[in-house]
Amino acid sequence: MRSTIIVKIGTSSLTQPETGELALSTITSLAETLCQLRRESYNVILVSSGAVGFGCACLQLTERPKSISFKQAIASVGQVRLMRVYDDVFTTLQQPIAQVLLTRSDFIQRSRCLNVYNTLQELLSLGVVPVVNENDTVAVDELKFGDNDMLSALVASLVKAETLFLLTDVDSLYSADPRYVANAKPIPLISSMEELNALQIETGNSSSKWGTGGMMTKITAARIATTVGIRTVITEGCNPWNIVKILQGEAIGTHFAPHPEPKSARNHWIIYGLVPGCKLYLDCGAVTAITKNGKSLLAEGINTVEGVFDANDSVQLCNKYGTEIARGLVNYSSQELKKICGCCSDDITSILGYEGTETVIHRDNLILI
Ligand SMILES: Nc1ncnc2c1ncn2[C@@H]1O[C@H](COP(=O)(O)OP(=O)(O)O)[C@@H](O)[C@H]1O
Ligand SMILES: N[C@@H](CCC(=O)OP(=O)(O)O)C(=O)O
Repeated sequence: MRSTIIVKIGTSSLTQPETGELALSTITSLAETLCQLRRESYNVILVSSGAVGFGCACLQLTERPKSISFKQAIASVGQVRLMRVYDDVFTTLQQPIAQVLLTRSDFIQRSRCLNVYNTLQELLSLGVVPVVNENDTVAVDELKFGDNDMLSALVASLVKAETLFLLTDVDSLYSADPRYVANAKPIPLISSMEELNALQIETGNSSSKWGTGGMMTKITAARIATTVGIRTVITEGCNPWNIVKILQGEAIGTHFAPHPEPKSARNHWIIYGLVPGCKLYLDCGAVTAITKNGKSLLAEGINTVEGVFDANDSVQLCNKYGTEIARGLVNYSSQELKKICGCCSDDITSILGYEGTETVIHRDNLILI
């Protein structure tokens, strides 16, 4: 069976730093590299940013737009151009491609997530290279990825990729931002997340002129991917042939080793398919029952319900200080939970007027953080 490689390329690598015009030689070289990987029997998914950057170049805008609606409009202009360029280059190389635009919601609802999985699998078995981007034009603010690093990690987890490559405008992760810290040191290998924490890497808030998120979002993506056993590599986008060399064992860029005991895809989804902002605040008894005694969460242990969610959504569980202790799949919607929180399980039927389940989150659907 073919292994799957995910390659994410950022705006900073697809555009000229000063003008924002497209970096055609990088795009061509990237396409040649991905075709080579296909010949070497890999499945390949490209996660490409650039819609906003290309849209700005099309409309001769010299600054990245700030307001959401403006950015969404610009992205719809740029996405067409981006795909036209990819289609021209890949078609010349006789490699069919597909456009797949995703939103955060596609990963939150398990049924949609499975649809995305099935479509990607069909495309890969047809020998197509899917080109994935966030569907910027429809994504609402509170449900946005905002950056494609996170999107690429979730796609990699979904298809159980072998390696995730994050291509950017620096050749590796450094101890601090090399654009501002002259003696910043490159980091070739991160063996575990504990090691990463100990290194105390400085990322600041800085990204390149056209990029979003900077190194922080790439580290988060690496955390997500390595948790499910996917090796992650940060390397420079202007030299895509390095991907082939890295797969042949050369030590180029920063390698994040996969976790030796990866989480199952379902547990991973409970953690990362979460609806942002939906929280249950628990009393001390419930916190102890869950964290120390491995129990399910009952309605009587919930003090407060925050956010709007449906039954089967993934929510955060917090102690009374607001610290997250676990995540899990709820058996009730937020509307129902607001009526039954703090109540004894025996009273649920009379309060709701229909029979509900005894547990709010069953222990099998609960992951401690
Ligand atoms: N510790 C660090 N090591 C390397 N680069 C860093 C670090 N901290 C911040 N950066 C910045 O991150 C930028 C890359 O992020 P970004 O602009 O979002 O790229 P992309 O468009 O590829 O996603 C680099 O240009 C660099 O200045
Ligand atoms: N969906 C956006 C991606 C924004 C983004 O993540 O940019 P980058 O940090 O350059 O990868 C776009 O296509 O412009």
